Amino acid sequence: MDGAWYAGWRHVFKLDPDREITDEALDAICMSGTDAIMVGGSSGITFDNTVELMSRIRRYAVDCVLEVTSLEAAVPGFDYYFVPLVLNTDDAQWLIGRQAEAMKEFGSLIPWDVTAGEGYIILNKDATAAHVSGARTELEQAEVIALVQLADRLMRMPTIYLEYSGTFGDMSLVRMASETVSQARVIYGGGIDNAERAAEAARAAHTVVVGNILYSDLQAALSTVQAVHNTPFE
Ligand SMILES: CC(C)=CCC/C(C)=C/CC/C(C)=C/CC/C(C)=C/CC/C(C)=C/CC/C(C)=C/CC/C(C)=C/COP(=O)(O)OP(=O)(O)O
Ligand SMILES: O=P(O)(O)OC[C@@H](O)CO
Ligand SMILES: [Mg+2]
Repeated sequence: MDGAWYAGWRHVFKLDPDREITDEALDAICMSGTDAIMVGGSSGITFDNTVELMSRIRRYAVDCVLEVTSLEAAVPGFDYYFVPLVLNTDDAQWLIGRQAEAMKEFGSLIPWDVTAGEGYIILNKDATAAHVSGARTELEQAEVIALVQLADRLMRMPTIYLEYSGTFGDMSLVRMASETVSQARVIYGGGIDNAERAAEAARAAHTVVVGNILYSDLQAALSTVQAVHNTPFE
């Protein structure tokens, strides 16, 4: 979506409130030139650990978005909010049920001008998010593209997140998804642990998310920022 707050984001770092990060590492991440920091995780997310991480990131000018995955951890004070809806689960609570409960609770408080949905398609069977949401990860390419079309054309989802958390995904499929959409932004995340993979993902997706490697090889993680920014989306 042209002009939307997330429309210019090419590179995003994802930080997990449930994991430790030193001040030095956080400084390097926030000053890296990334387009935004996303705060989120699949488990162990609480109001307290989310507020704590937010206030540490808040010392920097970088854009900061909360990916809201639980009612308890919907923390005010972020620049932006993403709300995930899992498209490839048969368990409707992860598609719409929990979000509806949260709407009942927060409806009047939700800052809609800075809130957007994410149509999640989880494709790594070992990802925590796949276990949590009961995602059907063993999909044919055609089934994934059908979901992408449904989300983009019928549901008019602003973003579609191809989630391979923990493993590097099928870039031909990601590219196909990006070519298929008419208005949604395709976000790719999973297994990016060096500049080469980051560049490959940047050629295939509109937005590239880098997460786990921040906690095991910070220098490799930082190298992905330039790699993405120097690579045009094809
Ligand atoms: C003023 C105020 C209160 C502000 C907040 C306003 C606001 C925007 C409220 C939100 C309202 C709302 C509708 C909330 C919905 C809440 C909710 C329960 C949503 C469901 C989320 C969901 C579908 C979760 C399933 C799991 C999932 C898709 C997680 C996504 C994140 C993810 C994959 C993180 C990576 O996890 P990680 O732990 O790193 O995983 P690995 O182990 O694989 O690495
Ligand atoms: O942690 P990694 O594997 O980099 O994946 C990033 C992000 O898509 C996780 O939600
Ligand atoms: Mg993770």
